[in-house]
Amino acid sequence: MAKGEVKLLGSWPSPYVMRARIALNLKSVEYEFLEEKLGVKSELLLKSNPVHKKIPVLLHHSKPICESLVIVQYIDEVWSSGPAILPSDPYDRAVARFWASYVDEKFFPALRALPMAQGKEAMEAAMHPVKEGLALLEDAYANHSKGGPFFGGGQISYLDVAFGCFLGVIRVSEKVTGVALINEHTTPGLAGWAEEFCAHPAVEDVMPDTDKLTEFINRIIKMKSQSPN
Ligand SMILES: N[C@@H](CCC(=O)N[C@@H](CS)C(=O)NCC(=O)O)C(=O)O
Repeated sequence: MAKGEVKLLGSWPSPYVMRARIALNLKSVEYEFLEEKLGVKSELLLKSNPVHKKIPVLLHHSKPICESLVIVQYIDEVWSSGPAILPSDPYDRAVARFWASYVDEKFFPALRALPMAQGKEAMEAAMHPVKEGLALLEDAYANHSKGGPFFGGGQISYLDVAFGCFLGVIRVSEKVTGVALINEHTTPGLAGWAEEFCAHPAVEDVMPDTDKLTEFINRIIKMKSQSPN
C-alpha cells in the first residue's frame, strides 16, 4: 500500500490525539489534521468510530484506525523505516505496554479529577492517588530508562508518548492547585524527562500552551457543572 493519504481526526487539547500526532511526527509522516469542534461530533467521526465515537481517528487511505495506542502501534508498523516507537526487545515492549495501560487505567482518571476538586479537603484527597502514581512512574523511569533521557533509553519510545501526552494536564493541575507535582525533589527523574520530552522536535509544536489549556479545561468544568448529565 502506498504510504500517502493520511488524515487525523482530532482536537488540539486532547492528550490522546497528541499521541497520534507525536507518532506521525516521529516518523516524519505528512498528514491533514481535521479539527473536531467541541461538543459536536462530525459525520466523519461517527462513521469512522461508531463504537466509541471518540477522537483520535487516523484515516489511512480512508480506512479508519481508532484508539490512540492502537494508532501509535499502527503508525510504528506502517512507517517501519523511521525510528522505532515500540521497543525491539520483547520484554521491554511488554514493560512499556504494561505502564501505558497503567497510565490510561489508573493514572489519568486520577489526574483528570484533580482540577475539578473543590475545596482544600477534596483537593488533598484527589491529590493523593496522583502523587502515588507519579512515585510509581518515577520508579519505572529509574528502572527502565537505562540511564538515557527517555523511558525508552536514548530515544523517545512508546511509553514516553503514552505518558508524555498528559504533561499538559499535569501542568494545568499544578497551576490550579499551586503544587508542583513533578519536581526536582520528589520526582527528579521525571522532572528531567519532562523537560527533554517537551523540547523534542516531535513534541514541542503539539504540546498545548498551559494557559490556553487551563482556559479550555475551566470551560469544560463550567459546562459540566451547568449540565452534570
Ligand atoms: N481510549 C481512547 C480515549 C479517547 C478519548 O477519550 N477521546 C476524547 C477526547 S480527549 C473524546 O473523544 N471525547 C469525546 C466523548 O467522550 O464523547 C483513546 O485512547 O483514543
